[in-house]
Amino acid sequence: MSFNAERRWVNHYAGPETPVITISEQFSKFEGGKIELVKDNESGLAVLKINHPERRNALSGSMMVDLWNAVNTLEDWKAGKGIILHSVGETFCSGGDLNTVRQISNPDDGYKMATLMHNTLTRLHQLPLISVALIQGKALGGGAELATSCDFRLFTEKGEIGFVQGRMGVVTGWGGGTRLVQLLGQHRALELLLTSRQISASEAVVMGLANGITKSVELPEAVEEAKQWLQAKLKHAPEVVHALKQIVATARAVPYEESLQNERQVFAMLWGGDANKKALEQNIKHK
Ligand SMILES: CC[C@H](C(=O)O)C(=O)SCCNC(=O)CCNC(=O)[C@H](O)C(C)(C)COP(=O)(O)OP(=O)(O)OC[C@H]1O[C@@H](n2cnc3c(N)ncnc32)[C@H](O)[C@@H]1OP(=O)(O)O
Repeated sequence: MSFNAERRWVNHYAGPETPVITISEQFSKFEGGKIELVKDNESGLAVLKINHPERRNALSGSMMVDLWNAVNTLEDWKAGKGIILHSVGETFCSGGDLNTVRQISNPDDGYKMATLMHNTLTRLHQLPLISVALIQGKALGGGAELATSCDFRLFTEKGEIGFVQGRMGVVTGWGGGTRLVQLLGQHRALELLLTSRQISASEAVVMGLANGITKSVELPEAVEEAKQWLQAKLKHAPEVVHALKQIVATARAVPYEESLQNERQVFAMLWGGDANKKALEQNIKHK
């Protein structure tokens, strides 16, 4: 008898699949707030700003589409090396905009939102750019899931994160459950999901959900700190940064042998390349 736990007792949606482009057209009508993308070709850093303070930076439908469009743009940004995701005010992101949520409160539309956000956040997570989420306040529900779609998370002392979906009578809807298990392992992930408890910046560091705490509590200074923290990790040639992220993103998504095959193919294309030849000519001593 095949062990079929994942399908026992839990209902699974079996309705239609809708193209993401169609979903984006439908969700654009749920207006409110915006997500702004600014790219700096000189520094190679992009800033993604969540701007909906009157709703504690909750993501409306149109903001989900803003984010989808921003990722589409970033996928073509060859000069890019890093991304800083931050918001405005004292809350990082309070999740899905409940005004949008209440208008799509049915399985078909819920599956469409999940499809749009899974597509968007998976591609954000897999970009060949190094991404950092700056959590200056509460990251709740979808906001917590958004934070897991970046490579790193920096908190200010006031940063908190809470997977409150269970208290809302649902599970993670933006792919955060899968990424949380990859980040923390099944036990810590399950504990945070089951309790919906909000953890502080210091506990997030201990758990491995935060990669550091900024000295600054004020947002503008904390953003600058996050940029410097990220820039310090982007010293290699752009093609090397892109390749290193690609092999790590692949390794967390595919089986071992497939990941090794990818790594061999990426390695071979850099071996004897411009950056490699330049390093060999410099006779570098790694003291
Ligand atoms: C997959 C997505 C996932 C799901 O669908 O399950 C979700 O993310 S659902 C949303 C989960 N998030 C929440 O339930 C957060 C609810 N909000 C709060 O807990 C608080 O507002 C908080 C802690 C974020 C901020 O508290 P604070 O005291 O600073 O502010 P207020 O509560 O007075 O709120 C100010 C203003 O913002 C509106 N607001 C806050 N959160 C949302 C939201 N998620 N969607 C829409 N609007 C939100 C709140 O209603 C107030 O507006 P007002 O017109 O004054 O009532």
